[in-house]
Amino acid sequence: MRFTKGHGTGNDFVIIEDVDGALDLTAEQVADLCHRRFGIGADGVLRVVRSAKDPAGAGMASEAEWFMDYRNSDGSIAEMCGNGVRVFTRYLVENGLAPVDQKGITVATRAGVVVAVVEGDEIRVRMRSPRVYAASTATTGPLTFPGVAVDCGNPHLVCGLHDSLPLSSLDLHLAPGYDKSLFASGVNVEFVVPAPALPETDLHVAMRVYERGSGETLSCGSGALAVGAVALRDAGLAMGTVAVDLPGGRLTVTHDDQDGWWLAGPAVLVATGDTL
Ligand SMILES: N[C@@H](CCC[C@H](N)C(=O)O)C(=O)O
Repeated sequence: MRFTKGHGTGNDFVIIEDVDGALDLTAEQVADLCHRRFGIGADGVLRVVRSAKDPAGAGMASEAEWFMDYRNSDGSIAEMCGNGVRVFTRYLVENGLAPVDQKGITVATRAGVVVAVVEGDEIRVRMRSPRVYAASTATTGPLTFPGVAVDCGNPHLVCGLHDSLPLSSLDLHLAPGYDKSLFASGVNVEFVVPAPALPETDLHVAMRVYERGSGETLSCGSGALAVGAVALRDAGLAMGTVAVDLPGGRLTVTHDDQDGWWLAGPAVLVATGDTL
């Protein structure tokens, strides 16, 4: 099987082109591809398929030619992957499957159609609007963190750190505990601290994330969107830009005056090859 490897701020993906939807990619195959010792290694798989050729994408085929079939590294399916959309778009453009278009390239996802704009090394995506909807908590070992649930198409729980606890002190080898009655399908958990002000953005935060189905990753685009939405809300800002620092680099989240929610950052392809 031909593959490409890419990443967005260290959130890495194996990309499989399957334009006509001929491939029956099983959860086991995905987990094998993503294994960091016995496979290629990645946080997830992006299958590139024509929307019309996939049952989950067919309803969006009139709006978006391409469907991003995203899978977590454990083989589970997720509705949205913000970094995935950015890397998926880079793949489309680099492989001549979509022209660079000032108005943006539409991409169908299980959470609906998003629009990606290529700007040199950066790709920014107009995401589905995040919905901040309930208070909850996460636990790591003996520690409990108050948080807030955010729906970005996929589920998130954004938690602030208390008592000046450094992000680096968190043990995210194991999945944080969460309220299974609120998050029946699991949740991605973000831990956030304030960061020093920057001249170019309204707010600046740093975060780590434990992703449903993938474990701790170096970056999570939809997680950054959730964190940005909570940061703007907590600061009482209806609009603005939030710089979100992750272990793998910086993403920015902007809520603009058209009520658009934008996620921006670098997206690169690093290798191609064939599985044996
Ligand atoms: N890393 C992604 C999110 C991937 C899906 C997530 N693990 C889930 O199960 O919802 C991103 O960049 O958004």
